[in-house]
Amino acid sequence: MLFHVRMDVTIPPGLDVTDRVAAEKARALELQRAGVWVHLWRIVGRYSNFSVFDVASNDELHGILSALPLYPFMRIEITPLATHPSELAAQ
Ligand SMILES: O=C(O)C[C@H]1C=CC(=O)O1
Repeated sequence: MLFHVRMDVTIPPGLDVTDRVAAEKARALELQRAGVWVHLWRIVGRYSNFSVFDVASNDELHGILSALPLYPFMRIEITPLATHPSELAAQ
């Protein structure tokens, strides 16, 4: 199942999150190498990203996102994706 995910990160002023950001990057790379986090794009001008996750269930996605090191500082919006009948790959 594919999910479009937007993550907006807000770090409280003065909080040192250097280690947390490094851990987040390591986990993001791990999930990308595993084929779970299939797209990761920076939203220009924001500490935000558009991502696509390929997971087996809503519960799996929730588990992955809620375990991210930066999760306590994220606002997350999720959109489930379905195949579009006009997509070239669907012909
Ligand atoms: O930078 C972000 O958008 C937040 C988060 C997502 C991947 C990562 O390394 O950090």
